[in-house]
Amino acid sequence: MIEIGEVTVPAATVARLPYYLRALRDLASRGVTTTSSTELAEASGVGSAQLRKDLSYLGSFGTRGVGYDVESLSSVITTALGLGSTHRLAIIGIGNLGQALANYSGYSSRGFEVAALLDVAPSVVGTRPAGGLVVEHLDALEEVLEREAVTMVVLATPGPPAQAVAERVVAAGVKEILCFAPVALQLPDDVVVRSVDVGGELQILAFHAAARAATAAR
Ligand SMILES: NC(=O)c1ccc[n+]([C@@H]2O[C@H](COP(=O)([O-])OP(=O)(O)OC[C@H]3O[C@@H](n4cnc5c(N)ncnc54)[C@H](O)[C@@H]3O)[C@@H](O)[C@H]2O)c1
Repeated sequence: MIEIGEVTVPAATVARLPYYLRALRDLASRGVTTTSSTELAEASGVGSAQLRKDLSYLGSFGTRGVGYDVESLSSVITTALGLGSTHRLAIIGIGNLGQALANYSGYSSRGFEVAALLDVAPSVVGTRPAGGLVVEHLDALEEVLEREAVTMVVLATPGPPAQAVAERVVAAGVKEILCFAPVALQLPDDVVVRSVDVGGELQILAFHAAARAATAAR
């Protein structure tokens, strides 16, 4: 369970809130002002009972027979997710993945701004992979995080240096880390790490494919 202001919300619900928000913003961009739980659930890729249960943790919304007001529900979820102000990100490790992440154009519409890029390779430090920011050396990590008021770090280094880099990030006061490196970071309990394991996700798909093939062969 995760505390959001006065309310306590299951972690699985928090993980679905960005999908509801994306669907609501999509509806708003198409001029839709009210939506039903069925429509919003479908656009978010969840069941409508699940959606109603998730939203019930944030308060009571929706009018029977009318549905949800798109703008006010967006605003409630935006606040719950702490997206009222822009989060400033540092990306560490500007290789193939780090460059792709630095070039991603979808941050600002979702409340994020890339404020710093860091690496150790002489061939990368000093370059401008995203056309704007210059990659700085990891030696200056603490100074850069403070100067740029960074609140979240995206770790895209290879696995071996990731733990040591993450420990420096945490010691510098940043407690939210998105980790692409294939390692289980060992960090204090108050640090929140979200790991993106593309290989692991593909292995889960492979498991389902194998299960489907086994069922078909029966
Ligand atoms: N490329 C992908 O599609 C992909 C997908 C999922 C996960 N990953 C993972 O993401 C990470 C990066 O992958 P990649 O393909 O970009 O690798 P890459 O080798 O292209 O880039 C890694 C970068 O990290 C830098 N680096 C190394 N040590 C560092 C340190 N101590 N501090 C800061 N920077 C450091 C390197 O100089 C390099 O620029 C890896 O852990 C990889 O397993 C990659």
